[in-house]
Amino acid sequence: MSGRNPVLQEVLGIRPHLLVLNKMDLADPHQQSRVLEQLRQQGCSHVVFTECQRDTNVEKIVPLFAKLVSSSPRYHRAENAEYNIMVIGVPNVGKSSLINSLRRLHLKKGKATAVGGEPGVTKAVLTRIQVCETPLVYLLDTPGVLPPKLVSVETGMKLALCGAIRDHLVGEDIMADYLLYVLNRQQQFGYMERYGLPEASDNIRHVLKYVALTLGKTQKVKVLTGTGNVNMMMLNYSAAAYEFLRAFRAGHLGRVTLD
Ligand SMILES: Nc1nc2c(ncn2[C@@H]2O[C@H](COP(=O)(O)OP(=O)(O)OP(=O)(O)O)[C@@H](O)[C@H]2O)c(=O)[nH]1
Repeated sequence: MSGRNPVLQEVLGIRPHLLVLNKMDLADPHQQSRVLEQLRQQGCSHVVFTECQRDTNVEKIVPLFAKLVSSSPRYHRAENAEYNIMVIGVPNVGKSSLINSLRRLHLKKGKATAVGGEPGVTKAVLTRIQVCETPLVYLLDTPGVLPPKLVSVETGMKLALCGAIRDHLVGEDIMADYLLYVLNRQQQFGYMERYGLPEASDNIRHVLKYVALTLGKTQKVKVLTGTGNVNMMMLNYSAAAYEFLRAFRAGHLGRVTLD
């Protein structure tokens, strides 16, 4: 929901489109029916949950597209039986991974488009990439785009947690604090066991202390005293916040649906 772009919806609304909700392995499976119902109420009924690293459900995409296009009278051109499909979405959702996954499935071919863990890996619209032989399907990878104006701070936070906005632009410490708030609200207490906390806490500094201790994130700090400089070991809270976010994105803190 947070990643949907109303401008694109307006511009492309008339064309057949499919909403691919990727990284389903990281989302809470119990929330799928609620999400589908909410999307249906918004007029979006063609939705597929996928996991592109393991090609889960990716095989559903081409047949669904073929059906969607053939049932749209505007696209009845018998002489041209190839499909050109544009893949659009916020940065880092897995657009390039989806294209690579489709190629693996339908063409038994490897990577045609670069994948990265940071937003902004795809910088330009590449030439179209063939992903299927019958029917002949080409996809256009596009750089991830965010709506020009985010609806709320919370929407921005969710997108940042998903890696759609570069961490340093938001601040790892603030993102870690928001993440802890979400985990506690959803009663996802996996972080307690992972970092050895005796009980749940809504104090991010307290939690990050355990993260830093578990992962050995310390730094030497020079302290000036009256009798000379003393080197002290301090906990590195910034490194701990970064690790906390990384663990969440890898699914180590549980399967969480932010929206
Ligand atoms: N857990 C999980 N990770 C995924 C999945 N699909 C892609 N990824 C990872 O997500 C990261 C981003 O993937 P990309 O395919 O580069 O994403 P993109 O949308 O093309 O990114 P931009 O080019 O920045 O817009 C990579 O580290 C992928 O390995 C998935 O289904 N599950």
